[in-house]
Amino acid sequence: MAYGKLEVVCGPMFSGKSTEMLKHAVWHIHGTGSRIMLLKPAFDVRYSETKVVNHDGIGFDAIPVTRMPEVPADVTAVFIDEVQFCCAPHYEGDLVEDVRGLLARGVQVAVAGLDMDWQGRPFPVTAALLAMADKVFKLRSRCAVCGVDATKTFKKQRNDRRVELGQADLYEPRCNAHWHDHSQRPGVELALEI
Ligand SMILES: Nc1ncnc2c1ncn2[C@@H]1O[C@H](COP(=O)(O)OP(=O)(O)O)[C@@H](O)[C@H]1O
Ligand SMILES: Cc1cn([C@H]2C[C@H](O)[C@@H](COP(=O)(O)O)O2)c(=O)[nH]c1=O
Repeated sequence: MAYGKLEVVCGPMFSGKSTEMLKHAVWHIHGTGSRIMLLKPAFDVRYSETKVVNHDGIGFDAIPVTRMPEVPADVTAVFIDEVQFCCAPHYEGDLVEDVRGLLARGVQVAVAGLDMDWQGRPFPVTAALLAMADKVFKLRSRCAVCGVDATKTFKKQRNDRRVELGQADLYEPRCNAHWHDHSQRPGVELALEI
């Protein structure tokens, strides 16, 4: 059996990561009768506890997880949303090793997640999976200030929290020019949680 393929969908908030990953899940199932599993960190209860929901309100049933669940032998693909949160204290074990285990069994894995936090620092789980990926989809949004391509996420109320669930009330996509202006302003010294 061939080693499984790993796809990573990354980018800033509002770039369509969840939508892209859900599209891949639908394509995987269509016409093949394949069984898949769709996982999300239990910690992310922003839109729903048991669904992956995109910012347009489109949702698919998902298993909320705090660790990698048993993946039955007939499951051909595992999809994981908000993968940046699959680490301590929200996830037991090592997600990267769990993914390696699935790939070694020939299971396809596709994940979606933030590549960077609001300060432009890599999220370690996403960074590791990007290094291992067979295919990477680095998506862009539109800058909330000027409308050009946005690869960064701007936090409207600056604080010392790296992890803080939120939507458009707290975050917006920005291009490098408009995001960088903000990051250069003096602020609190940040204590990173993950
Ligand atoms: N402030 C915003 N900027 C850009 N897109 C937004 C915004 N608010 C909502 N959206 C919607 O978000 C959708 C992308 O949602 P989603 O797939 O959940 O993105 P991601 O997972 O990357 O955050 C876009 O199709 C767009 O309609
Ligand atoms: C940039 C950034 C985001 N978050 C949170 C905010 C949201 O709840 C999710 C990202 O959701 P999306 O599907 O990508 O829109 O992550 C955070 O905790 N820290 C950050 O730096």
